[in-house]
Order: sequence, then structure tokens, then C-alpha cells
Amino acid sequence: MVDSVIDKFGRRVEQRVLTKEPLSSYTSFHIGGPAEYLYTPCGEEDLVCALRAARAFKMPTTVIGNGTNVLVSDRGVEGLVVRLMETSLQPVMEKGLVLARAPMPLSSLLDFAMSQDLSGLEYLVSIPGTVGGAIFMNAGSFSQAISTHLAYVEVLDPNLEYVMKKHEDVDFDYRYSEFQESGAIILGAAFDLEAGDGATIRSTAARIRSEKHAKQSWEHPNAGSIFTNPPTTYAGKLIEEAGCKGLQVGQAQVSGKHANFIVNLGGATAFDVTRLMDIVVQRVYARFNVRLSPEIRLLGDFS
Ligand SMILES: Cc1cc2nc3c(=O)[nH]c(=O)nc-3n(C[C@H](O)[C@H](O)[C@H](O)COP(=O)(O)OP(=O)(O)OC[C@H]3O[C@@H](n4cnc5c(N)ncnc54)[C@H](O)[C@@H]3O)c2cc1C
Ligand SMILES: NC(=O)C1=CN([C@@H]2O[C@H](COP(=O)(O)OP(=O)(O)OC[C@H]3O[C@@H](n4cnc5c(N)ncnc54)[C@H](OP(=O)(O)O)[C@@H]3O)[C@@H](O)[C@H]2O)C=CC1
Ligand SMILES: C=C(O[C@H]1[C@H](O)[C@@H](CO)O[C@H](OP(=O)(O)OP(=O)(O)OC[C@H]2O[C@@H](n3ccc(=O)[nH]c3=O)[C@H](O)[C@@H]2O)[C@@H]1NC(C)=O)C(=O)O
Repeated sequence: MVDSVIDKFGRRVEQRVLTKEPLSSYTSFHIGGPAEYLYTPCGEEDLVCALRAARAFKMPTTVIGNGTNVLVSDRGVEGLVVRLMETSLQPVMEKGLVLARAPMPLSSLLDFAMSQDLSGLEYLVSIPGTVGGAIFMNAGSFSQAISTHLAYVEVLDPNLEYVMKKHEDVDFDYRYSEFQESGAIILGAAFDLEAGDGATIRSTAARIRSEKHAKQSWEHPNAGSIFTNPPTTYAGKLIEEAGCKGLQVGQAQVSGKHANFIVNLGGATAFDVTRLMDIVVQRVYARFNVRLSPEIRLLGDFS
């Protein structure tokens, strides 16, 4: 088996490739079957090397960050799964911009901004993903999003060419970035932040963090909000009013604390979660004539 990994990816990449690795260990839901190959690159040259190899073998490629907004199929994911998550990375300042690589945890970016008394990212507190995952999802809260203070994004386009895109040339919307359609891989980003008062920045972040922890469900593995909010209302409100709080399929349950969270009570499968999501969608539709759309990204085969 090791030989075939070397044959496919070469010696440079081989040591960091795991075969048939359960993805449940890499998702906040603690759900998911095996990746055929799971690769955590050591820098961008290695990443490109592995992607070229996958391409040469016509192998499908899937990118994950910290796995906090994904539901991975019980059958796992075919081909190469690239995990872009690296806790040792730190932001740097250059020409007045804060530069962050995609695999960096958002919390490191926030820590850095706070240490420099820079304001603008406080609303990203307690979002447990990476910088890359947050840009892909245009993550945010309280009507603010990571795109707000973005100066530019560096990506690998589908031809594996390096491209730098200015903020104004990227299509962003609520929980949407054009990367969800283009297939580009986010490598890094630059943020244009404002100088602020350190104490105010920290107290705002602390307040947002405690508000989120008070409302949201952190006691069992989950993936944050399951559905996006419809334009003029809240998914959690509709799900609660449709009588779905506490509804359970297998070990997956609509949280009793926040109805737009599904929690894994222990050993839930992706099948349990998708069945539960279907029931919630049907009940909300029957009651309010509103069709909820998933925010979480489904990876692997769900047919
Ligand atoms: C307790 C909890 C609270 C949360 N609160 C919030 C919140 O307040 N606001 C909010 O918006 N979200 C929230 N989330 C959801 C989630 O944390 C965010 O969407 C986060 O940005 C996902 O980042 P990630 O690195 O975990 O991405 P992943 O879940 O690993 O991936 C998400 C998607 O991004 C793609 N992707 C990841 N990295 C890259 C890359 N470098 N290039 C291209 N594609 C990439 C993946 O293919 C996948 O489709 C919460 C989740 C949890 C568990
Ligand atoms: N100086 C100040 O006043 C403030 C500073 N900050 C800083 O900003 C940075 C970002 O803060 P924050 O985003 O809150 O990140 P943190 O890394 O501090 O995480 C906050 C807490 O949330 C928990 N958590 C994260 N993800 C999940 C999950 N999926 N399910 C359950 N629990 C989870 C963590 O638990 P676990 O450890 O188990 O992962 C941790 O206890 C931090 O470094 C923090 O120090 C934030 C607010 C105020
Ligand atoms: C967690 C995520 O992001 C969160 C983000 O942290 C918070 C920050 O306040 O705002 C959004 O939640 P949300 O819209 O559910 O915010 P909340 O303030 O908890 O609830 C909105 C409204 O719904 C009501 N509500 C919520 C949950 C519930 O069980 N019942 C209910 O009636 C609340 O009372 C409130 O009036 C984001 N979710 C979406 C889909 O936009 C995520 O995207 O994964």
C-alpha cells in the first residue's frame, strides 16, 4: 500500500498521506467515513505537488479546513482529501495589511488583531474554523462577515494557477463566496483593519463570545447552524415553532437549546443527520411554506 502511495504522490508528499483515514476525527460533528487518501500539506509547494499528482491520476480532490461546517458521508470521500489546517501559522503585518494563510485558525488571526489593537474582526469570535474555510463560507455573525475587511484573496484556480483577487473582484454574499462554485482553493488573504482602542476591541469580542455561548449548543459535537436563515426570518425560530426541538433520528438530535443546531449525541451517522434534516425541512415547509437550505456542506457520496 505504501508503495502505491509513493507511486501516486511521490516521495515528497508520501509521508504526510494517510490511507483510508476516518474523517470523523477531523470534523466538529465527529461524523464521517474514511478519506481514500488524506493529506495535510506542509506548505504550498507540497500542496501543489499533491494536487498535480491527483490530477495526473484523474483523482477527485476535496479540500477541508477545520471541518466545522461539513457533514461527511458515512461511506467517506473518494480520492484525495486535502486538509488545510495548521495551528502553528501566525499572521504578519505588511504595508498596513494583516496577511494570513488559509490553514491558520481564525482564533490566531483574532488574537493577532487584538494584540495590535486592530478592529474589524471581533464578530468572528467563536467561529471554530480556519481563515480559508471562513472565506469560502463568508463566515460571520451579527450581520457582519469576513469579507467586510478583506483586501485581497490568493487562490489556486482550477488549473492550479496562482491568482490574486482583489476584494471588489470577488462575489460575496450572506454565507456565499464565488469559490463555492469556481472550485478555486484559497491559499491566503490580506485584511485591511482599523486602528482601535484595545480595551474596547477586547470587550466587544468577549461580549460576542459570551452571547454566542449562551444561545448556541456547545455541549455535544455539532457543525454550527445547519440551515441558512431565510431572507426575512430565522431558521431556528421556524424550526422551534414547527415543533422540532428535541426531534431525534438515531443519535442525531435537533438541539433543545438552539433549534438550528443538530447535535451528535454519540455515534450519530451522516445518514441520521440527513434524515433529520429532511424531516425538519418538511415540517417547516408544511407549517410556513418556507423551504430551508442547508448551510453545512455535504462531502462525499450521499446518493
Ligand atoms: C460551534 C460552532 C459555531 C459556529 N459559529 C459560526 C458563526 O457564528 N458564523 C459562521 O459563519 N459559521 C459558524 N460556524 C460554522 C463554521 O465554523 C464556519 O463556516 C467556518 O468558517 C468553517 O471553517 P472550516 O475551516 O472549519 O471549514 P470546513 O468546515 O473544513 O469547510 C467548509 C467548506 O469550505 C471549504 N474549504 C475549506 N477550506 C478551504 C480552502 N482553503 N480553500 C477552498 N475551500 C475550502 C470546504 O471544502 C467546505 O466546503 C460554527 C461552527 C460551529 C461548530
Ligand atoms: N482578550 C479578550 O478579552 C478576548 C480574547 N479573545 C481571543 O480571541 C481568540 C478567539 O476566541 P474564540 O473564537 O472564542 O476561540 P477560542 O479558541 O478561545 O475558543 C473558545 C472556546 O470555545 C470552544 N469551542 C471552539 N469550538 C468549539 C466547538 N466546535 N464545539 C464546542 N466548543 C468549541 C473552545 O473549546 P476547546 O478548547 O475545547 O476547543 C474554547 O473553550 C482567542 O484566542 C481568545 O483568546 C476572545 C474574546 C475576548
Ligand atoms: C452559528 C452560525 O452562525 C450564527 C451566528 O453565530 C449567530 C450570531 O448571533 O447569528 C446567526 O444565528 P441565528 O440567526 O440563529 O441567531 P440567534 O440570535 O441565535 O437567533 C435568531 C432568532 O431566532 C430565535 N430562535 C433561535 C433559536 C431557537 O431555538 N429558537 C428561536 O426562536 C432567537 O430568539 C432569535 O430571535 C448565525 N446563523 C446563521 C444561519 O446565520 C453558523 O453560521 O454556523
